[in-house]
Amino acid sequence: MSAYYPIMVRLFGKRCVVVGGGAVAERKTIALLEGGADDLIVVAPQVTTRLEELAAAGCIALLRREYQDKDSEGAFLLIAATNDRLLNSGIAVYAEKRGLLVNTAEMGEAGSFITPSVVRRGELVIALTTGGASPALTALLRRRLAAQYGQAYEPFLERLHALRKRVLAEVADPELRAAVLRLAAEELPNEDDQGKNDFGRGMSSGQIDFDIEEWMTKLLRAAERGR
Ligand SMILES: C[C@@]1(CC(=O)O)c2cc3[nH]c(cc4nc(cc5[nH]c(cc(n2)[C@H]1CCC(=O)O)[C@@](C)(CC(=O)O)[C@@H]5CCC(=O)O)C(CC(=O)O)=C4CCC(=O)O)c(CCC(=O)O)c3CC(=O)O
Ligand SMILES: NC(=O)C1=CN([C@@H]2O[C@H](COP(=O)(O)OP(=O)(O)OC[C@H]3O[C@@H](n4cnc5c(N)ncnc54)[C@H](O)[C@@H]3O)[C@@H](O)[C@H]2O)C=CC1
Repeated sequence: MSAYYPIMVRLFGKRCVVVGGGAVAERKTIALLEGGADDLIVVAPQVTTRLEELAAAGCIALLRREYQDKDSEGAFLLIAATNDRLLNSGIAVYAEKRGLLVNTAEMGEAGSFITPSVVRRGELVIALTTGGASPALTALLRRRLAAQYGQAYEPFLERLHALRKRVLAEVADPELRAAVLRLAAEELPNEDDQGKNDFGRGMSSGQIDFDIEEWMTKLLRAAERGR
């Protein structure tokens, strides 16, 4: 069994290469785009319709041919997702030698990272893995988490972020600051709020500032009482 260390990687401005164009390569390409990849090359003789559409829309560069080692020159991250086992493991060896981050869609241990299942709600990102023990369970838990942490978390996070900026700028006492931010986080959206509670929708920026100001005042009072 391997141990894994989870990190959140910034991909903006970094070359990423996906080798393969089937269902698995498509899923990983979309996950890379959702993760901010803006310099993404997909190399495969055959690709899915969705990958063709992404190329037509300018989201990815498509090389419709067999992979060559030169395709990964200058890459930061590489994903080997072909149905050719030997090629996938060859790419992993090549990439590891050059210090590139590499994932193989089979034999996860052959690469330097594996891909988790992800639930995104704006700035909230929940990523999970079973380390290759049961990808089916990973996908099942992702569906459960998506239902549990609904759309309302996106505006909730925006509101928390706006509040935190103000609190960091205006509350000097570190203990009080932490207490206020902990209380704010406890105001979790409830199930009935799913889809509602849209932060700032229809509000002017002045109104949003006022809303955050009022919230901060209320939280400061509650935090002071709790001391
Ligand atoms: C090791 C890893 C390497 C990697 O790809 O990084 C890997 C490897 C393999 N997966 C296989 C099969 C399946 N994979 C899925 C689904 C996902 N697999 C993903 C990741 C990973 N898969 C990494 C481990 C992550 C972990 O364990 O948590 C997810 C999370 C993300 C993603 O794909 O990016 C995505 C869910 C996305 C979502 O829906 O949220 C399903 C379920 C389904 O399709 O519904 C099945 C069928 C059921 C089953 O087998 O359990 C096979 C056998 C292939 C064969 O039979 O030939 C191998 C090869 C092997 O095990 O050697
Ligand atoms: N990690 C995961 O979640 C899963 C992994 N797998 C593994 O991933 C592999 C790929 O699965 P699918 O996408 O369903 O396969 P697929 O058969 O639909 O697609 C294979 C792709 O590889 C491309 N390819 C083949 N030789 C190539 C070469 N020399 N250079 C560039 N591209 C080449 C083909 O053109 C095709 O686009 C499977 O063999 C399986 O072992 C399968 C299911 C889930």
